Amino acid sequence: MGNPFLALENLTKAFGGVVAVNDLSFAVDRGTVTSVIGPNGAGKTTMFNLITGFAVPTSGQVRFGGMVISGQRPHRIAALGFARTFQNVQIFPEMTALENVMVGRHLQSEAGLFRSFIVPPFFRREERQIRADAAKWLDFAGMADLGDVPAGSLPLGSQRLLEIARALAAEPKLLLLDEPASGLNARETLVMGRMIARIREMGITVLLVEHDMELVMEVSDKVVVVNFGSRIAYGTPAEVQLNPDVIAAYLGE
Ligand SMILES: Nc1ncnc2c1ncn2[C@@H]1O[C@H](COP(=O)(O)OP(=O)(O)OP(=O)(O)O)[C@@H](O)[C@H]1O
Repeated sequence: MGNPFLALENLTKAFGGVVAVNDLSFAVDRGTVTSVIGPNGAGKTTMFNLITGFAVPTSGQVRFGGMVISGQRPHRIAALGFARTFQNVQIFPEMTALENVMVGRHLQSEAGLFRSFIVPPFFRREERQIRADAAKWLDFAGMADLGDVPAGSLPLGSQRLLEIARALAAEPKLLLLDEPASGLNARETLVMGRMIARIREMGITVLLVEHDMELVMEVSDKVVVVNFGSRIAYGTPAEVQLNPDVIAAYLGE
């Protein structure tokens, strides 16, 4: 069998009396898209924070390739090849689209983010390489002609694609997307779905939290349904849609 790519094992997080994540277990296979759905307040953001080191579990653990990673600092977990986007887009609005992606590239380059501010001559070659790589990811996001545009002036749909391009520039093994279609119109959501499918085709594993059911059912290999922090269903999109507990708790009236 071997170790699963990513595994949540009896993961629990309580804030005082509120159990945001309750004994949650599931595994994510390499190269797949796994989506987590559930009503508002179901504990999805807390789960992301537990996986990425922004929160420490009350009990249980997260394993990556068999190694327990929960409780480690966010930068240590990021260094394992985890990249994430946020519910509220976090880009640098004054910087151009290309520069935003270059930041993601710098995060895993030799020069590093701090040294990128000084840029001595011997780093300039690397700088050119970083710019070329960033342009490639911008192109992947379908934004090749928007490189010089200040990121803050782009429509929300493009800002979200840009944030994903920046995450991809760090060449992650696991990409965590927190509600990437939130606030997008139907056309932008379609573009987002295609982008996620192409990321999967590249072999990058995706963990997606998303409310847009159509998008989830289209792009996911597996769907985990949570309610009040607990897993109530797990399976293929078709299996989950037919699950009576899911219909009652989430999809029903
Ligand atoms: N830092 C915190 N302190 C206290 N309670 C918290 C904290 N973070 C989350 N909670 C509570 O934990 C529960 C789960 O919250 P969480 O944000 O993880 O849910 P969610 O599924 O991401 O919801 P949404 O889709 O609305 O973002 C909620 O009841 C929330 O109020």
